[in-house]
Amino acid sequence: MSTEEQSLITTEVQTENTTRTDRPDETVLESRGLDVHYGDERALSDVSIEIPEHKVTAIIGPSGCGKSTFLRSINRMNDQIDACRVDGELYFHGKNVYDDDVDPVALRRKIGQVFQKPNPFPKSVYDNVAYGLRVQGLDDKLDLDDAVERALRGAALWDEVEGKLDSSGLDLSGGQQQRLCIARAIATDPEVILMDEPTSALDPVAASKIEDLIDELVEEYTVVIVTHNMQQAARISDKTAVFLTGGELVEFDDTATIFEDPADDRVEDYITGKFG
Ligand SMILES: Nc1ncnc2c1ncn2[C@@H]1O[C@H](COP(=O)(O)OP(=O)(O)OP(=O)(O)O)[C@@H](O)[C@H]1O
Repeated sequence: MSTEEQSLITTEVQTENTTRTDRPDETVLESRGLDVHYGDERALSDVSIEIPEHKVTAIIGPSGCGKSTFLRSINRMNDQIDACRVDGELYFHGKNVYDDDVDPVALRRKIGQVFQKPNPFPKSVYDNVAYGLRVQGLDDKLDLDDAVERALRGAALWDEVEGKLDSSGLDLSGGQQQRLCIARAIATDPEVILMDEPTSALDPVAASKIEDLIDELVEEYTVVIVTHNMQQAARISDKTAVFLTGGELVEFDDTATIFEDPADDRVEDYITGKFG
């Protein structure tokens, strides 16, 4: 490749990134004074944060600091844990998701989630993606075919599974299964995708594909990702929130600032590996 061609690609990539970074921050999710307890144990302490739309926000911090708890608070997955109590407010487009009139199932269609371990249903590739659409009432075969293809293309999986839509989702590789779960999440047209360590169970090549995919997904969705991998947070996120032990949100800022010039000494100590 000539130097001119290389610089063209570089310019394109930089332009894309600049566009994303320069996009004004429109808040899509906001927590105010969020406290979460499991029984008597406090897992999140007075967390206030504004998460911008169409950006990747990384949640980092040592084990047990409440990262997954925070993620589950956003789409009310914590409702399913009996011992869990949530106080404070969590707004999605200005509506408190803990208001009595919010249907958690409908909320989870708007705020999808992808987990650490790929968890396809024991069904065909097609049925994994079609599942949520059928639940929503879509039953026309052609419409379903279209929507399934769109979701699989959106998850960068279509080319690999086009000829085996009837095979079991469980027969795919780990990385493909995770992209199938992403396809399942985006099929119902969410606005936000929550990802809880989505690459930690994958080999480096499969993990890298998911990272590339996240970079594409954020054009259409907002991504909030919990990761233990600080290089990954630095590589893929626009904003980084650092939680520390006790469930305290210690600092939230542009990712470059968090990694290069954090305001809080504890964040610097954590990033440089002095603890955690
Ligand atoms: N289902 C639960 N029941 C009781 N306590 C829980 C439950 N889930 C989490 N906790 C507790 O809440 C605290 C925060 O846990 P959480 O899983 O949110 O942290 P985390 O930062 O995601 O941890 P890790 O990085 O190890 O996954 C921990 O002390 C944990 O033991």
